[in-house]
Amino acid sequence: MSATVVSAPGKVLLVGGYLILDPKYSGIVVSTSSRFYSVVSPASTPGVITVNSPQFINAVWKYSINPNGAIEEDTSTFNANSFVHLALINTLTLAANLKGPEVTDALVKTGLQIHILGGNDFYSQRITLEKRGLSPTLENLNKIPPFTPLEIPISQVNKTGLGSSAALITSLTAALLVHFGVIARESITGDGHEDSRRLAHNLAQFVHCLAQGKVGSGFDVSAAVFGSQIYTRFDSRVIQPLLDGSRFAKVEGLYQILAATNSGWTQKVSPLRLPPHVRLLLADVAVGSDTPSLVGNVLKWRQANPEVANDLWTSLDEENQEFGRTLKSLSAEWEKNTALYEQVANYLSSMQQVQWEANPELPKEEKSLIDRFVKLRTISENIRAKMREMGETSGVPIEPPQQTKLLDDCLAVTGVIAGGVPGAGGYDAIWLLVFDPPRKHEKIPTPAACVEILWGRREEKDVTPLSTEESVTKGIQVEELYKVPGLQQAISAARN
Ligand SMILES: Nc1ncnc2c1ncn2[C@@H]1O[C@H](COP(=O)(O)OP(=O)(O)OP(=O)(O)O)[C@@H](O)[C@H]1O
Ligand SMILES: C[C@@](O)(CCOP(=O)(O)O)CC(=O)O
Repeated sequence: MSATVVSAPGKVLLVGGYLILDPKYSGIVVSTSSRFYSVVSPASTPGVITVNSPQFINAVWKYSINPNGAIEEDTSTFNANSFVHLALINTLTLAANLKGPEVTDALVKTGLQIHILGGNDFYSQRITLEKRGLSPTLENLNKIPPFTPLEIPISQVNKTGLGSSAALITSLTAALLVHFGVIARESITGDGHEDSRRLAHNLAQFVHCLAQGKVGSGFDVSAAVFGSQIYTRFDSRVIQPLLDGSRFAKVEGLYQILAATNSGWTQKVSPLRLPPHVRLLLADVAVGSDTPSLVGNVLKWRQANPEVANDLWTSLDEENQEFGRTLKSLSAEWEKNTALYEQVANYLSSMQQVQWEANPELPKEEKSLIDRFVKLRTISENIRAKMREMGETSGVPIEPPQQTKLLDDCLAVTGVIAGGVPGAGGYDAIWLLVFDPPRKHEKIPTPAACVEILWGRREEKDVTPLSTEESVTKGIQVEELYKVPGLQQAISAARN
């Protein structure tokens, strides 16, 4: 049997932070071109599963499989990885539930070798660039080989907020489901296999909650499975019975709860793509934030001030929904009249937003398309203002003044459409939507290049771009090992 490779993308929550914790509201999440890859191969180590994350030091974990199917971590290896261990226990239990004893028999007979690799953007590459004497630019990031070793243990890595654990668990659980034939390879991507994807989602969602020790909204796992979307959360009561017992024990009744047909899974996923010629640009800002404490404090504030909070959330939600409708309407305009759309995208990409409406002579169709881009900008600014208001009234730095200044500077750059702080906000990242002009002139820098110039000139030297863009493929994918640039090499290097 050859290797099974399944990848899952990272995420950026553009709008809907905090609100999506409540199923009354929704959020817009974009999945990223940066992916996690899990490579599962049969081994010649009877009864042993070896998991290797070659980007990190001391990142080899060994598990033994008893003939009764129990999976125990070999504690003589380095630091335990509960995310990996819980993914193995629950996926293999589910596989044995559905496929019978052949799953455990195969593991006892031959064992399993698993490699886990995350795209460079999941981890801050600031130090890697410094070591190579390179400045933090998109061009230089592309010079770093894929899956570059970070030369530190995982516990010391600086993450960039793309949702490494959700992408890791989604790719690992789905790779094992495919490897053991619980879901067919073609059902990962093809249409008409919604039940397989839903099972993969429900399993990953549960394992991620178990591993993180908390139940968040789950937008990260949903984006990892289904791709960019408008997300409304699941009701956490569906997995509560699975969370009540001991974390590492084998769970009874796993399939009944995780089955695609279980109507207790109430999440809603409405697929969405960024409009054509609009590029997502992300920056990692040097100061980190502690998301759980931001969330805890905002929720405390909401509980203590229900009226103020609900009024603010209702009006914020209206803006968030309008943001989604405007994105969809722009894609529809491209479908309707691609030539006109591209002409407008070119025109606007060469000027600052304040000039977009300056020409009164433009034909009506052009004007109306420009108005939609202006609307996208206006709504995103309204959202920022309301997120700041929430931050000020709750005393939580959702868009702290340093981020406000950085975003305002970016939004004044030629061809920048919208921006904000992703997810829970804080000090550690910003997102921008910029025109990616259809016709590029060598001598005129693109909006992304202009933004980079601004970041490079900052005295604080605190901003590193991420090379990630929106994922062009939706959610989880079965991959061919040799077709993913650098994957085979990263695995071979780990073996040497
Ligand atoms: N390459 C990897 N190999 C194995 N385990 C990993 C890898 N990357 C991350 N992990 C697991 O994920 C854990 C980090 O999860 P955590 O929930 O703290 O991060 P996160 O919220 O997903 O971070 P971010 O959104 O910034 O990427 C690590 O402690 C480790 O167990
Ligand atoms: C605040 C919250 O809504 C978003 C957190 O997003 P992020 O991890 O900061 O990207 C929490 C959640 O949805 O689980």
